[in-house]
Amino acid sequence: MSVNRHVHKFGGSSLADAGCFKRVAAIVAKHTQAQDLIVVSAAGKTTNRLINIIELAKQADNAAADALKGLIEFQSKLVNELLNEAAAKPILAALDGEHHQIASLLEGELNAFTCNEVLSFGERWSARLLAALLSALDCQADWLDSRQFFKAELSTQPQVDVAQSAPLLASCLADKPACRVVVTGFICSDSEQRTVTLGRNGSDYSATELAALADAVSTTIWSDVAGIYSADPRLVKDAVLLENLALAEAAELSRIGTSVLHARTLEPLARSRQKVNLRCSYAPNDGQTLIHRKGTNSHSAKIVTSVDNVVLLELTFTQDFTLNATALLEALASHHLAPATRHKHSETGSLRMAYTCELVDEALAKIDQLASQFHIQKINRSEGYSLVALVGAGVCDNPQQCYQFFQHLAEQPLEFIHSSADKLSLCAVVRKITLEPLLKDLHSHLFKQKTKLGLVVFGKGNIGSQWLELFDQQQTTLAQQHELELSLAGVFSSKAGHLDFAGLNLEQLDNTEANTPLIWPELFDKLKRHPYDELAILDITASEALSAYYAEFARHGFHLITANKHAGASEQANYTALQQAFSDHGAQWLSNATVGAGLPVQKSIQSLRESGDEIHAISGIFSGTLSWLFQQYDGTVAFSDLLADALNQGLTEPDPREDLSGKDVQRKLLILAREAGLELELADISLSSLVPEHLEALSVEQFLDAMSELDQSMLEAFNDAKRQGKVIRFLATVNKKEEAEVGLSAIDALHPFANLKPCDNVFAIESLWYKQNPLVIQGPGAGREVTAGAIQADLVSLCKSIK
Ligand SMILES: NC(=O)C1=CN([C@@H]2O[C@H](COP(=O)(O)OP(=O)(O)OC[C@H]3O[C@@H](n4cnc5c(N)ncnc54)[C@H](O)[C@@H]3O)[C@@H](O)[C@H]2O)C=CC1
Ligand SMILES: N[C@@H](CC=O)C(=O)O
Repeated sequence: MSVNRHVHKFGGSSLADAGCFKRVAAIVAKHTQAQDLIVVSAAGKTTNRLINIIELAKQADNAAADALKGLIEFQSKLVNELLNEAAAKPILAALDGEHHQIASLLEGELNAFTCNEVLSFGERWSARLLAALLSALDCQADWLDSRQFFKAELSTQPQVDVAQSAPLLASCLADKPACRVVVTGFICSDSEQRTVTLGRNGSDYSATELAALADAVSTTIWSDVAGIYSADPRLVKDAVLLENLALAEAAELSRIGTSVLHARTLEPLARSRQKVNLRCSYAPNDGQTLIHRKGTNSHSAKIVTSVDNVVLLELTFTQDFTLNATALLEALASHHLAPATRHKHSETGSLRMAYTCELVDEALAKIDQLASQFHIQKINRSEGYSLVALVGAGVCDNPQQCYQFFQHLAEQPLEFIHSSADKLSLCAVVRKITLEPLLKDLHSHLFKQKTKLGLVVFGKGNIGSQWLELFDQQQTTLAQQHELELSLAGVFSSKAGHLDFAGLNLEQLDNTEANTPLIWPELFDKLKRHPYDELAILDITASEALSAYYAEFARHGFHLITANKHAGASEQANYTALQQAFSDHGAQWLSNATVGAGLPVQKSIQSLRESGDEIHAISGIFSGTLSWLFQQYDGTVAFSDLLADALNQGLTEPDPREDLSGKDVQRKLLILAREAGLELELADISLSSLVPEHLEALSVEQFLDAMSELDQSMLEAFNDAKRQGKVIRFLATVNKKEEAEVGLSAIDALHPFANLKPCDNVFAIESLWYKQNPLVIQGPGAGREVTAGAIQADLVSLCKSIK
């Protein structure tokens, strides 16, 4: 009966100390089952320490004994930290015996086989200890020395003899039917039972080779990274983990010489059914890369990669350049010594080949051997190059990516660019440079992920509903124009709302029940778990209570777009602290709609001051409602009838007394004064209200019923002014001496402020530069459309700045 085994491989960095061993044991317990095979490397730096011990022994240096003692102590400490006394005892006794065994090997003749035998202890210690630890954790495991079945002859890169090794492995595993088996990586034996190591990059190779021999379904290579990224994440912070990569693409990446995956590791895949997973043992839940064998119809690069310390070999030939160069490249490939990339220059008859410094000496030795066969005249070796490559099926057919690559490389000290015959890569060799900026730039041009912006709206009243409609019409265009993913994530009324990070639309808002109560601070817990790169809150309420949460919004890095004037007109200390909080957390506080609706008043003041101007005074009519009322009021229609009209048109505040009392204008004046650089409080702005005291005490509904009580006083004010040839207007003014007032005034009928269109606001800004003749901004200052437009303008400016 065939067994669906899986192979898991843990490298030295995953087994660096007792904590790492425990983590690996937990992964094995969770992710494997009986009969799975666990391949291990030597713990931490054990192999390097053994190599050092061998070198010292070769030089007859007495330090070898101390170094060996230190290593045995390290291994004993691991055993003591991981196992209880009873389980540790036989292993410690074995370690003691092995200490003597290694010492006597070091005293004898140190040839390749004895050195390999010394090295083999690293993997054997790991396998034995991990098996004991797993068994102690009730995860029955045994260990297996791979020299019992992996057969290979000594060479620089030994290849496992599949025909000999497969039956040996089968019989070894037949002895261990019901447990996980921890197998040593990297080591094998030759026909005379001498120890051979699998050589450079042999560790991962031993895992995929074992999977091929055992007909395993998959090999998972656990290391200190989660898999293959779109670029080296240490250099490019925006690099993303690739969940899938076709085998051909992975093989190309490793062939080029990038360290993330070695070419040998993938060789056994060609003759087995296994898939390969790459995962991180330190963070198993951080994702993985699956290398699959399915074809890919992709037409773009997936990875931008680089190799440092590249060596160029330049060859000339005595005859038949094209023929001999091609044949030589084929011969090198058959010995696993193909260059990372190369360039045939027919005119000069030279072949330039780029090698990693790891491979170059071996390749050079082989080329020397083949020199006469392929009529090689001269070999020139030069160091100090780097390789930059795009890898992905069909990349060479992608005109945009090719163009970007050539453009970026043209600015570098470029030697040559070569596209691979199978169109899997585009490689450039440059004289050695600092690669990081180039890689970042290439990555961001080729793979830039769209920034995800989520919006949560508070207030679905008069202005909020209008803005939702506007957003619905513009959402797609806005997202496209600014290359963003833009989602409406939440819409709240005063008690509850809809919150869905997958995105909402108008239909859902209209046809489904609110799913989230508006309860603070609970709602923060939900909002702060948002999945977007950026979140913006849109406050389209008149709620002072909501404005009290602005500091929290800032603290969480949420941007704020607000039509609500309360925070802008709050106490100076609070206002300053809020500005600081938004700036400290890299978030924006945009409040274009709070004064003059869509008129660019704040922006103009900001721009003047940023350019060096100094604001001396601001005056005008700042209320759309009061402008509308007084521009039309001529005593023939009751004032309260006009007010009801303004209310219906959505010009007034939710409570129209905010307009009539001048408080709304007072807030606007304060917001502008602060924009102009003045430090004022609301109480510093003198205010004469149009609302008699007894009407202030009523509820909004009661006031709406009692509005006609305003009619007489308004008529009197109108007639008084008329008698003097004047008109009544509600004015606001502030100057740099911090004198500020808002209230009803009788002004000359020919005054510019007297002759506006109903609902127009006017802002006259006097400054150093606009001294004689003020800068005047005039236009509709209230209403659904212009105010929704003002909020949208803030959203556009946010989109521009974060994309
Ligand atoms: N009407 C206009 O032309 C302009 C209005 N504004 C400002 O726009 C804001 C909204 O005005 P309108 O839409 O006319 O008011 P509205 O009263 O029609 O709408 C506000 C909505 O907010 C909801 N709400 C109250 N507290 C809430 C909370 N804590 N969380 C969520 N929702 C809450 C209310 O239930 C209401 O539906 C006000 O601050 C106003 O000053 C600004 C410029 C011009
Ligand atoms: N009620 C306000 C609306 C804008 O802020 C006004 O009339 O100006």
